Amino acid sequence: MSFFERLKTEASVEWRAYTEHPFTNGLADGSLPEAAFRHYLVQDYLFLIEFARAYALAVYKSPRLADMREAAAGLSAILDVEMNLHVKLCAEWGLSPSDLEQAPPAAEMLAYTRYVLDAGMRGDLLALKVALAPCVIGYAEIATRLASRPAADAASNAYRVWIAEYAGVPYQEVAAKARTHMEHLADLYATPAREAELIAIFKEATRLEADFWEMAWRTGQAVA
Ligand SMILES: Cc1ncc(CO)c(N)n1
Ligand SMILES: Cc1ncsc1CCO
Repeated sequence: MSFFERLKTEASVEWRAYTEHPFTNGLADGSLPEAAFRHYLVQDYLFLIEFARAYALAVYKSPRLADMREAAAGLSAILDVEMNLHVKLCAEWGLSPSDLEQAPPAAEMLAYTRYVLDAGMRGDLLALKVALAPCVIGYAEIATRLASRPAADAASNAYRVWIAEYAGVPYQEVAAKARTHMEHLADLYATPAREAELIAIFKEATRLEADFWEMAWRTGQAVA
């Protein structure tokens, strides 16, 4: 079993709660209230700013030049590609990039990003990559599942652009590379003595991802 498969197996309860959260199914069939999606997307913009910081920390924590290049590519994928989706979708609601940047940060966004940054500051590059894994690899898995649903790309589904972005080849390739790189780091640095620590980091980051969906999902329930 690969390192990532072991992490997922150990965190299977948290992984399911995250990857099969009702919010994701609401994206797949278009039934998610718009207020929930909007709250999610604004907070996700703030999330990505902090995640870019975490990738910058990964540059600093890189033992080798190859690790540094991988982290720099992740940083660029966030700043130069992924955030454009948020800017484009939020523009349809009349929100500018500076409106987004000034949005009040939600506790769940802060909890998750502070946790990842702290895991990276305390730990080595592998610990940081394990904390980042639920995000990048998880979204690739979620979007692939959603894209296989019949309503996912229906013209009537307002969320088809979001699904297509994360299920699309460029994002899937970024996620596949992140996974391969983490496996390589695990071969080098994941001793049996460290396994429990790494599993705990993965579980906590996965739990905080589910909390992020839950935060936005609650917004949708409140107005529905
Ligand atoms: C909360 C969250 N997790 C993962 C991703 C994937 O990039 C994202 N954009 N936002
Ligand atoms: C594009 C992207 N989104 C979240 S993390 C990341 C870079 C993964 O290497």
